[in-house]
Amino acid sequence: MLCRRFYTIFVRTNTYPSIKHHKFTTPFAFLDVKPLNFKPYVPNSLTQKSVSSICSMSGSRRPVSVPIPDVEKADKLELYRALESSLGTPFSSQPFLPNPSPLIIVISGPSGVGKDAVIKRLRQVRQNLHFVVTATSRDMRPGEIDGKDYFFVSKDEFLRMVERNELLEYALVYGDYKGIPKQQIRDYMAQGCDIVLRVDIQGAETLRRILGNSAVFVFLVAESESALVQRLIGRKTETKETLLVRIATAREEVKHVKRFDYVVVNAEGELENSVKLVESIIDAEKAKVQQRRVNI
Ligand SMILES: Nc1ncnc2c1ncn2[C@@H]1O[C@H](COP(=O)(O)OP(=O)(O)OP(=O)(O)O)[C@@H](O)[C@H]1O
Repeated sequence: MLCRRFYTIFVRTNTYPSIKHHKFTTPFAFLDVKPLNFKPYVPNSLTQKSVSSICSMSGSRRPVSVPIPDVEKADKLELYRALESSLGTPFSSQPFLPNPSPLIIVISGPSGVGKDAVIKRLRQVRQNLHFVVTATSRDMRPGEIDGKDYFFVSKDEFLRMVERNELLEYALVYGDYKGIPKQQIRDYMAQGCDIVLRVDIQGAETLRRILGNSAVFVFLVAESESALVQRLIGRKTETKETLLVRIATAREEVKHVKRFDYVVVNAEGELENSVKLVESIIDAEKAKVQQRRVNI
């Protein structure tokens, strides 16, 4: 009876667009797995000690009487085995669904909003995450490590990488080239890692054109313009001229939020919450029925 009710509910509540097109021949049809010779056969009562089950014999199915012990008294394994033989095939330990696909997460937002801070913390708290190291033609600064902060290459070498189509996206920033190596993404995704890309708003727009909906785009924003300005001042890395440029640019950039999938407010003193929200976004993406498929 319970089975029948479950089955009926499934058919009647077939309202999710993603599973609507499936023909519900069995309760598990939308999972695309074979549910143990399932047939909408329901015993008269689940409390009876013996039920008719289905088994294959010489290609024909016929009911076989299998004693099922009382649920309250039975040993777990005994009950499991009885249910198994009653249904006619062993219970499968195979996962119902394949592992979720690795993701590309693009994190962007105005200067000073906290992109580096969020990503740094995210890398500390989350496994299987690869932050892509960008290639650049600029000179290495004291304290920087090749392969960790950037891949430092000459201008000629960078242009050869462009010619060989080795970069997902690249840009000339204040006279220096910066680009995202494709192979690094492929290698880490092949190992099952999610990929994090940190780009400015223009970079995010370019990546959206290249990757479409195959990547997840997260826009980081401060709680207000005033908070963003205070954060930039507090960082003590800017001159008054660059402060003005960055703030004026940020005013324009927040208008681009519409083209992103998610927005995360990185409020003052709430870095941990922002990181948790980014983690929740990743988790929700992993639970999607229609997974994003990256092809680069
Ligand atoms: N939630 C927060 N609360 C308070 N301070 C924060 C928060 N998030 C980041 N910060 C601080 O704000 C400053 C700017 O952050 P960060 O350098 O990560 O920004 P960014 O977006 O990477 O900037 P840019 O694009 O200019 O490199 C840093 O000093 C950082 O420690």
